[in-house]
Amino acid sequence: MTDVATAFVPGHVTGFFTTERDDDPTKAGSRGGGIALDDGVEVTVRPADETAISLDGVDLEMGAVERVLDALEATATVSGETDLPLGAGFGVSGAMALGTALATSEAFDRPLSENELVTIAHGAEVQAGTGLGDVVGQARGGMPLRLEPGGPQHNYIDAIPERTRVEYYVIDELSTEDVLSGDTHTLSTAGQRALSRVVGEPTLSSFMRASRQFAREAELLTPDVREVVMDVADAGGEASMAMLGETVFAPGRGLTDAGYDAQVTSVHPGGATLLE
Ligand SMILES: Nc1ncnc2c1ncn2[C@@H]1O[C@H](COP(=O)(O)OP(=O)(O)OP(=O)(O)O)[C@@H](O)[C@H]1O
Ligand SMILES: CC(C)(CO)[C@@H](O)C(=O)[O-]
Repeated sequence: MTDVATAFVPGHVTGFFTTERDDDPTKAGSRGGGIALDDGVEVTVRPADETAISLDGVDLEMGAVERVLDALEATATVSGETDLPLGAGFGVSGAMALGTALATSEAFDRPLSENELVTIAHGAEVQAGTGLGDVVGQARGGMPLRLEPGGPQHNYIDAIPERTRVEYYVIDELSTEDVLSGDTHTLSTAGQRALSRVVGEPTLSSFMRASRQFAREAELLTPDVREVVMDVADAGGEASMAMLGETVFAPGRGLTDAGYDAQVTSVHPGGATLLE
């Protein structure tokens, strides 16, 4: 047994999504499109007498991580380090769950494959109610298009073959649990429409257009996000809302050109990995 193991998981912003329910959490999830980001979470797992979870040194509860540890029969401290904010649409809980699965398998010598570990993290995130598609997007990297929902045994993922600098500007948090536990029919219809459009034209620019239309049609666009998105458009750029946060993301220099003090990252081309 290694004493300690660390995994890196990219952040993931979703532009549009559907919700697909199923009693089996490895089949439940979402269809949709997103961007994996170089800004991600480094998750370190250390065997311990009691389980404790922290993010940037602050202790917190995170249902998805607890479920992963239970599934792997591990008691450990899980510490995440990240530049990303929690609850703002970057899939931090998915990253913590997936990083915990990868690092726990290493630290506790669990004989499981990558797909099996992704399945455990995806199922844990779905059951915790904090995400539907972040984990499988983070396992793939790039600009994933999730054509079928669920974990790796059931889903079908393609991707937009582009890389770019990405800027983001966080206004506030939005609770993923609150949105997902409400009526998601309108949202899913809009998500399916957006996905079909981007499958027909798998480019960054069609992804941005479809994301904006989705945010409007799904009635998720907040007035503050709308204002920033319009400022970026006025400055000649493109932006949309990161699901599910009160956060704006833009490829290239969209937010900077519109005068916002934005964070800068890039499309992360690869998926989550163990670090040596
Ligand atoms: N101070 C906190 N603020 C927000 N969430 C917290 C906090 N402390 C613990 N949590 C837990 O962290 C998780 C946050 O999940 P949530 O899905 O909202 O955000 P996320 O994964 O960062 O982004 P996304 O919106 O992309 O899913 C939840 O399980 C929540 O209970
Ligand atoms: C539901 C969601 C938008 C939460 O971040 C994400 O998990 C997704 O795209 O399924």
